[in-house]
Amino acid sequence: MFVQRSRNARALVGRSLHTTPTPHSPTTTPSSQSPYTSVLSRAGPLYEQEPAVASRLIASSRTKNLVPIKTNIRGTELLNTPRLNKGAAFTREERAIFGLEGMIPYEIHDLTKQVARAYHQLQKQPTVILKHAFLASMRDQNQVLFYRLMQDHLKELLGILYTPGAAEAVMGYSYLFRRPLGCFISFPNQDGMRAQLEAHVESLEKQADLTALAERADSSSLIDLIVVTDSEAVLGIGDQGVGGITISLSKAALYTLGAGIQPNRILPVVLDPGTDNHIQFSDPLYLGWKRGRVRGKLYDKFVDKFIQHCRELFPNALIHFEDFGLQNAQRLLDKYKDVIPCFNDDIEGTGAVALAALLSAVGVTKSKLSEQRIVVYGAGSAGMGIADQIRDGMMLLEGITKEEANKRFWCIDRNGLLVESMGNSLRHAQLSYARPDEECVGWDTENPDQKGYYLQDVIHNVKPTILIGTSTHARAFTEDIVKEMAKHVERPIIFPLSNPTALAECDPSDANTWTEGRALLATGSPFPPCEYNGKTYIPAQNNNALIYPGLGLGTILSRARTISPGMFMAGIQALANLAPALHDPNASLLPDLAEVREVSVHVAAAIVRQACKEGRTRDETVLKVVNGQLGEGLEEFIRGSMWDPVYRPLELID
Ligand SMILES: NC(=O)c1ccc[n+]([C@@H]2O[C@H](COP(=O)([O-])OP(=O)(O)OC[C@H]3O[C@@H](n4cnc5c(N)ncnc54)[C@H](O)[C@@H]3O)[C@@H](O)[C@H]2O)c1
Ligand SMILES: O=C(O)C[C@H](O)C(=O)O
Ligand SMILES: [Mn+2]
Repeated sequence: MFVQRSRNARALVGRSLHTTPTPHSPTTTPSSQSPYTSVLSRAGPLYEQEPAVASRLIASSRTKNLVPIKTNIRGTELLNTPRLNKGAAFTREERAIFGLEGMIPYEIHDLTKQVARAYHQLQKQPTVILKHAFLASMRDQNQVLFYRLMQDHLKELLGILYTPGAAEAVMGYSYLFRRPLGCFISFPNQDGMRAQLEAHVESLEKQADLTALAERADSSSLIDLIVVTDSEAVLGIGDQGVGGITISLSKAALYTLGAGIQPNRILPVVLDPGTDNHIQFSDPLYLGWKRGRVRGKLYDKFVDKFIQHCRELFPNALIHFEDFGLQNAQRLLDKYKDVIPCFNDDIEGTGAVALAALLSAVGVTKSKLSEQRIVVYGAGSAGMGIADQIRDGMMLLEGITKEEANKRFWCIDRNGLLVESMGNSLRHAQLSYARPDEECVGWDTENPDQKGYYLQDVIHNVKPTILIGTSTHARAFTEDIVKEMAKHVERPIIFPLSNPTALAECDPSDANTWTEGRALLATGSPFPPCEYNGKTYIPAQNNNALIYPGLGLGTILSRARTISPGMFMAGIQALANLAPALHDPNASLLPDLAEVREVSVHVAAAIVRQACKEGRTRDETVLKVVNGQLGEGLEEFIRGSMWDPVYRPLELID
């Protein structure tokens, strides 16, 4: 089912396909006049100067369990250093050496006992938001215990730490606030931005293994990954101001849980350019900058300053853009994607997972991707990211042209079906999907007086095989709509992807029942299995968390300068190849999110191999592994590079 592609074909897909001129795209302006020249000129030389030390540093975690961490932190300060704190698990010897006797009860409890106690405490928290707060405070007390607890109860606790639990925690941030975690870059303080970032580095350095630190070539290698949001479109709950730090923190934790990226090598950031959320704004307890959102040139300069400082301070780091608003997400991606290693998770991560799920769905229906009629409901960042990725899949895997591929989509936004006569009101990302108006002449319509065509009409007239929801419009896929779709297709493919749970376009159990168990389903947030006529169907959780950890790990290991379309496609195919539905047509279209760690090994390996094929890998050790020169398979190397939540011995040095 997965067609081997040529290098040339690969070079055509994904990002490089988006060549239509746009006022925002740096590719349309000569670099000498480009407003982004500063980024272009700085990114290059910094990369050139930097030694290829990545694998050595990552490899330092490979001897993870046995090699002591050397530190000069003692006593209460040690107990207050989450990276090093072991609580009741400090050994007798460590207690004596580090001056901890008298500060902890006598008994020594190992990690297993600590996890049991922590889980018990967590269970006592009556609500999701209090459970989330408990996890946040555990993360701030004892990093190993937090990650071990999460890992041992991953399926259950992901729903608290990540979607849907994170949504409540984001909204309630100013109420839940205790000790700040993460990095806060506020517009009015931007003159001190560099010093603020440096202060984070300093605090990370203090907690780091001092031997590894001394071996490091320079401070540039301290951070592998920056997860940054400006909090304007958090999940489906919109502008949440400074509370968005919680989404950066949750995504960062998923990188550690899902791909073993060392927690201290990730910088979770919220950019605070104000908020237009009046509920937050008028709340006396709101902790962010109390101004309406800064927009336009001032906003762009603020973001660019942040990117510049990150490039200078952490030239190795991959930048993950999360939950930026509709007006900025695609624009910022277009501005930076060909210049620095970065991606937008809502656009590209979501598109990648959706394409993987669709590849497995068309495997079940034994049809081609390019034969599908696809309705995308909610033509925003995620919706258009998904459309672009599917289109690239059609072109690359099945060899059709972009124009042919465009015709397979009907995209609907607030004003109805996107049609050409909408002209200037269409956003750049939507343009190529607008349908000719003539096509709709003679369409049956529920309401002949309305100005556009809405979901019911489109479903009735187009008879889609695939319906994707990224609208934040809860319950938009009604019984009528789903039944209408199911009249015309044997196995309707229906993906209500909006998060959190309450905003899903439909409950998969309803869709399963309305289609007599025929629908192939995927959701954004977790849902329980569906039952119909004694048959159980497992809806896939189509969340970008299934791919971004592996995508990040593969990119970091390769030290590729940018993420190429081919790297994306390799990761997508690796994920699709793990789909349970490949072996059982009634099984889930994607692997379970609880298996994300193993999924990430395969996704990262595919990305690393692809980066090597394209000559993008700048890490010598990784190159040797891929070329079989180190006697270790790539998957084995990747597994060995992943950080595990285990206590390492501590050694006091002066
Ligand atoms: N499953 C995943 O991995 C995943 C990833 C990213 C986003 N999402 C979810 O997708 C949703 C959208 O996220 P986004 O980042 O694209 O937001 P966005 O604001 O960029 O896009 C939402 C789009 O939906 C449109 N819309 C709103 N109401 C509508 C309606 N009634 N009818 C038709 N269109 C309507 C908006 O005009 C906008 O274009 C969110 O709920 C988010 O949680 C899911
Ligand atoms: O955060 C998630 O759960 C997925 C996605 O990035 C979203 O914004 O909904
Ligand atoms: Mn998101």
